[in-house]
Amino acid sequence: MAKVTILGATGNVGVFAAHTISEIPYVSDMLLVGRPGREDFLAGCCRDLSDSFAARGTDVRLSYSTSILDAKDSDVIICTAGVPRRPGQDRNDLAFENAKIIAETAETIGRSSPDAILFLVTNPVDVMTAVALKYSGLQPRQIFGLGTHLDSMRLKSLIAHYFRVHVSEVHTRIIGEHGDSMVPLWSATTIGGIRISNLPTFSGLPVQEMIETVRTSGEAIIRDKGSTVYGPGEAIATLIRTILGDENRILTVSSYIKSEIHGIGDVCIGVPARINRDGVFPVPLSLEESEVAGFRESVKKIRKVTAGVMERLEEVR
Ligand SMILES: NC(=O)c1ccc[n+]([C@@H]2O[C@H](COP(=O)([O-])OP(=O)(O)OC[C@H]3O[C@@H](n4cnc5c(N)ncnc54)[C@H](O)[C@@H]3O)[C@@H](O)[C@H]2O)c1
Ligand SMILES: O=C(O)C[C@H](O)C(=O)O
Repeated sequence: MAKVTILGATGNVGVFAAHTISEIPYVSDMLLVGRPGREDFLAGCCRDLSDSFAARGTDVRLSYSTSILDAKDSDVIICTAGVPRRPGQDRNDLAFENAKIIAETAETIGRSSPDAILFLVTNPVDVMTAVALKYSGLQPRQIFGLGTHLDSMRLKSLIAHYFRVHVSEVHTRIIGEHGDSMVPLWSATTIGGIRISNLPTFSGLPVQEMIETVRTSGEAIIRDKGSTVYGPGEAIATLIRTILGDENRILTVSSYIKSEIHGIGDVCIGVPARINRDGVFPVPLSLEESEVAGFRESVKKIRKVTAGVMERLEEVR
């Protein structure tokens, strides 16, 4: 049985993630961490969630705190703390403000929870994963970000809808930045186990339109309802279940790669990774030429934003 801690638990994503994670059978303890001054809200969340546990028959010990130090002994620590973007903003506009939060948080976790797996949700998530890796001192396998998993799910849903098949029949991946330079892997997309390009109807697929829909999905949801909650909350739960269940699923998350993809590496970015109780292990793979070119561009962009943020962090810390 496992202890899971959520940092930023008073936020939209954090509180819904608490609900989805509580359904995972391996979770015995859940700690909600918020900022000082938010004790009443945290207590209210615990009471409300406990009612849902009673109604559902869930047996999870729930507690709250305003200190990250109480995350000690956690198997997984999820970080949703930080500012979200407002309509009209790019995720990268949040980079420095959130990097300051993540650097401090990661330093504390590195000292107080050296065996935990740290899971970043805060945006821009690829850059935050790199910041957390540097400032926590944890091993690369212990740190990952939600990356392009949610984007991959969004594309999966569009493909399933287009072909009128159940989503479980569709396997697809988007790699690279959780942002504008993301790269869809059509070469790794199958329906009912059949490579999508082998289906005669593939030629009519509105590929560019679909990718544009995925690219702008977060922005559109934020414009319409203020924040993305249910998609990220369920995606977070899938990852927690994969880790705690030692499932060895291959999911597309932001992870540190050395040179696993066509020799490209030394960056934290969305790649397929095998995930289990020990953490996250990027899978070496070869791609089609256009996909490699797109991935290179995405890596170049993330490296630039990451380097800029690291430099500014050095100045203020
Ligand atoms: N990677 C993804 O796919 C994905 C999906 C959804 C949201 N996000 C990101 O997750 C983050 C949270 O989103 P949200 O909608 O829950 O936002 P929110 O504003 O509802 O919640 C933010 C949380 O962060 C905390 N916080 C803010 N500033 C802090 C600070 N200085 N120190 C400690 N805690 C602080 C708040 O108290 C709150 O608990 C954002 O960065 C958002 O962009 C990422
Ligand atoms: O788009 C955002 O800012 C939130 C998140 O990254 C998302 O894709 O839902």
